[in-house]
Amino acid sequence: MRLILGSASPRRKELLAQIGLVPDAVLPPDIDETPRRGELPRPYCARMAAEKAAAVTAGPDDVVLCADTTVALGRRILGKPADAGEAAAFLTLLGGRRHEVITAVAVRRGTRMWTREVVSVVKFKRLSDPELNAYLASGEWQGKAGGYGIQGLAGAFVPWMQGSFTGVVGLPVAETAALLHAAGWPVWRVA
Ligand SMILES: Cc1cn([C@H]2C[C@H](O)[C@@H](COP(=O)(O)OP(=O)(O)OP(=O)(O)O)O2)c(=O)[nH]c1=O
Repeated sequence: MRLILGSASPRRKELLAQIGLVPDAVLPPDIDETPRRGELPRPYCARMAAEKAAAVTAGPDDVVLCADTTVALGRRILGKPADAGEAAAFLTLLGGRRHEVITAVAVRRGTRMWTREVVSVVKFKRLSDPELNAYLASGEWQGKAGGYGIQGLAGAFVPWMQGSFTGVVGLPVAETAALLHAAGWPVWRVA
C-alpha cells in the first residue's frame, strides 16, 4: 500500500506534510480542466477532483489523493489566469466583494472513491492601482485559481474569511485526514 499524491501543486505537498504525511510518490495527473458549458463552480470542482483521482495510475491497494481548488464569483468560475492581463481582470472582479473558494478532495483506493467539497468565503478589500500593480509584478498570481494566493502577499487584501484556510490554499487538512482514514490509510499511526 502506497500513498500517492496526484498533484503538481507544491502547496498540497506542504499541507500534507503539515499533518505528518509524506507521499510515497507524486504523480500529477494530466486532465482537461475546461468547464462544460453552463457548468456551475461546485459540480465543476468536484468533477475535476474525481477526474484527477481516476487519471492517476496506481495499484489496487494504493491510496490516491487528489484535489481541485476553484474560485467562484457567483455562477462564474475563475480558473488559473493565462497571463497577467487575465490576472488583472480577475483581481479587479474580486476587489471590494466576497467570493467563494471551493476545494474538492478525492481519495481513491482501487475502484472505491471518497470525496468531500469544502466551501469557504473570502472577502477582498477594494484594490488600489498601486496594490494591483505590485501584486501583478510579484508574479504570485501564476498557477493559482482566481489569480491570487491567500498564503502570500494577497493575504493583505483579505480582511475576513470564513471556512477552511487550508482549503483555500489547496488542501483542507481536516477533511483530507478524515478521507484518508476512511480509505484505510494509517493517518494516526504512532511513530
Ligand atoms: C485561491 C488560492 C488558490 N491557490 C492554488 C491552489 C492550487 O494549487 C491552485 C488551483 O489549481 P488546481 O487546478 O486546483 O491545482 P494545480 O493545477 O495547482 O495542481 P494539481 O491539479 O496538479 O493538483 O491555486 C493557492 O495556492 N492559494 C489561494 O489562495
